[in-house]
Amino acid sequence: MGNGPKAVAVAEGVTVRYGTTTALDGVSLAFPPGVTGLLGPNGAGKSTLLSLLSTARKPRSGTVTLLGEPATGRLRVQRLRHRIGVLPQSFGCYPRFTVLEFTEYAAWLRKVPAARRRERAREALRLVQMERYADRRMGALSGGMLRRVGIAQAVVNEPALVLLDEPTVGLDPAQRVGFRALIKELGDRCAVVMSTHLAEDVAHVCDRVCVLLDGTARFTGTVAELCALPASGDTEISGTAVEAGYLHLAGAAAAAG
Ligand SMILES: Nc1ncnc2c1ncn2[C@@H]1O[C@H](COP(=O)(O)OP(=O)(O)OP(=O)(O)O)[C@@H](O)[C@H]1O
Repeated sequence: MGNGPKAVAVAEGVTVRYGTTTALDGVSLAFPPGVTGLLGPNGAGKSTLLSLLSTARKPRSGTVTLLGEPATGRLRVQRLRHRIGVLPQSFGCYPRFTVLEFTEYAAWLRKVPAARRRERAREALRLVQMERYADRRMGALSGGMLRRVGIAQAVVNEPALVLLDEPTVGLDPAQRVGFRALIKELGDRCAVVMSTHLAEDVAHVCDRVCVLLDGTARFTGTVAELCALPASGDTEISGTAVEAGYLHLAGAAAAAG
């Protein structure tokens, strides 16, 4: 995944430490438009990388470039944040807010002009098929509905970059299928970076994939390239083939060290 001019987000040589734990160790990755999956075991550094791309955290060393600008300087970072959408693993919401109020509130936080907030909130809810629940209180939503509103709040500002941390966790199989279609659609509009543990998600949704192991990037390429990694050279894309490619990399990493 070269740092071509089309990359919406670029991390170059980023290192993040929490005390004595090195969560990311000199990682260089570029994220073009379309959906990129971040695959890796627990603790590999996926959420940490997303927190760098969202500007919530700064790297100890290395640089992050977002929408062609360095993610440094308070005012520039604030401006960049308004063009980024984030769905964290769990997001806080006010249970007494209605779905529409909550989505409009997210638009206000991202500095969507007052005259456009209502219209943008309704559009985002339409995208996630939650418009008919606009007046329902957030505290009365099911887990799947809450995730949908989570996506709506992430896209309400028409972001150029959307960051999704394990967006399909906790969804039932039917909801997951619907969600995959939604994320794919988002990928047609902007750059989406999505962390997941599910090989099926990667096979169905992602254009590209990055594999993180122990805080380092071990693979970046198309999903077909990941599937072709094991000796078989299989280029068919499926959850099983993604899993085989991933296990091939994890096995090689374990053997090396
Ligand atoms: N706030 C923190 N304080 C201390 N250590 C942390 C903190 N956040 C993450 N870590 C450590 O950094 C490493 C990377 O964590 P991170 O959450 O980025 O991994 P992940 O790939 O997202 O994991 P998971 O798949 O379990 O969500 C892990 O060793 C984790 O224990």
